[in-house]
Amino acid sequence: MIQLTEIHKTYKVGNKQVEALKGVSLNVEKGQIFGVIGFSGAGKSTLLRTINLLEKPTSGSVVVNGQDMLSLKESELRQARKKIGIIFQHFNLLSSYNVYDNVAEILRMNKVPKDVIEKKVKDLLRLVGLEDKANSYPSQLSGGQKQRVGIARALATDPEILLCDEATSALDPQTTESILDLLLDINRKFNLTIVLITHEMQVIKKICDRVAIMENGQVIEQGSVLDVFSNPQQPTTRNFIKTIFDDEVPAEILSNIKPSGPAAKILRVAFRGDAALDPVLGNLSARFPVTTNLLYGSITSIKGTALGILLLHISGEEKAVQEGIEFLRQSVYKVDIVTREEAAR
Ligand SMILES: Nc1ncnc2c1ncn2[C@@H]1O[C@H](COP(=O)(O)OP(=O)(O)OP(=O)(O)O)[C@@H](O)[C@H]1O
Repeated sequence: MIQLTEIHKTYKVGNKQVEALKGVSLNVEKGQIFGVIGFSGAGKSTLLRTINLLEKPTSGSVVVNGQDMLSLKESELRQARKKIGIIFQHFNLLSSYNVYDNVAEILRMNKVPKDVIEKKVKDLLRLVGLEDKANSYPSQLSGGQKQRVGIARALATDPEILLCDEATSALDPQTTESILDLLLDINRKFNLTIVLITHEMQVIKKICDRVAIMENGQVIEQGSVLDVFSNPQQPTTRNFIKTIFDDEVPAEILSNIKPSGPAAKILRVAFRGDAALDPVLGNLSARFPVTTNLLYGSITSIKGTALGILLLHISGEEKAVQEGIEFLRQSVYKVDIVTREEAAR
């Protein structure tokens, strides 16, 4: 649906050059919710805006729905942009227009007949839960309600893609949840492809299928949210995950592990909620002469799928430990052998 390949973007500021994007490549499938996370200045906004060419890349290719966006004429680009809605952190509503007109405006500009506009706006306001606010002005709305208007307006042209530029960053946690529920709802109802940028891992965890982590103008890691959460590779990714899912083992617990032979290992075991873990651990000790010790356990929900992380100390004869680890690998989502330092990081 969206293919960004080797995108570079350099801004000129006076006689200085700022390299905002340094060769970013991404692939977003139809119907996916794709999240891009990174600290301030990582290049997220610039990247998001290259999708509808609000930012023109310095080099690289942008293909949306099979169309090479950079080769389009101005009028073709206008048409292509109708299929790409966008919502913003600060909502960007027209303050002198009421809710109805904020949504209707784009349809009027596109010369849609009045009766069609009326039905469409009514349907959209119902969809976002604002039927009773059609005559209110933005200043009379809460942040969450303003973003609902933003979403209704973005959906007015029946886009296939919705870009979300820090859409929940100005909202409190509870309102954020309700806006994310709405995004999930429209993604499912319309098979709408959503690309969102955020600095909150909570947002990624709740609604995204895939995630790219950006740092310093580059994507440093990407994959399915479940994979990235269960086995983060980069320190920055781990730091983001830690904000909602801390798998650090207190040093005193680690120092209490008795030296128990050269074969002893610390395992990081990731399991999905649908895999029953109790029988696995029971079978492990029943079938192999190993001793296991649970150091840490945590469970979180990733878009409705439970993901558990355990740190397990396993000891015994070398052969038994190896076979036990193999058995675990076949039974759970992922098993990694970690050092004490890694377990405590
Ligand atoms: N129009 C511009 N002119 C010059 N430099 C820019 C421009 N837009 C962005 N930059 C620079 O490009 C880099 C990436 O900025 P960008 O806004 O894409 O990051 P971001 O990850 O979205 O950050 P934030 O979360 O703070 O919005 C930054 O160093 C920024 O200062």
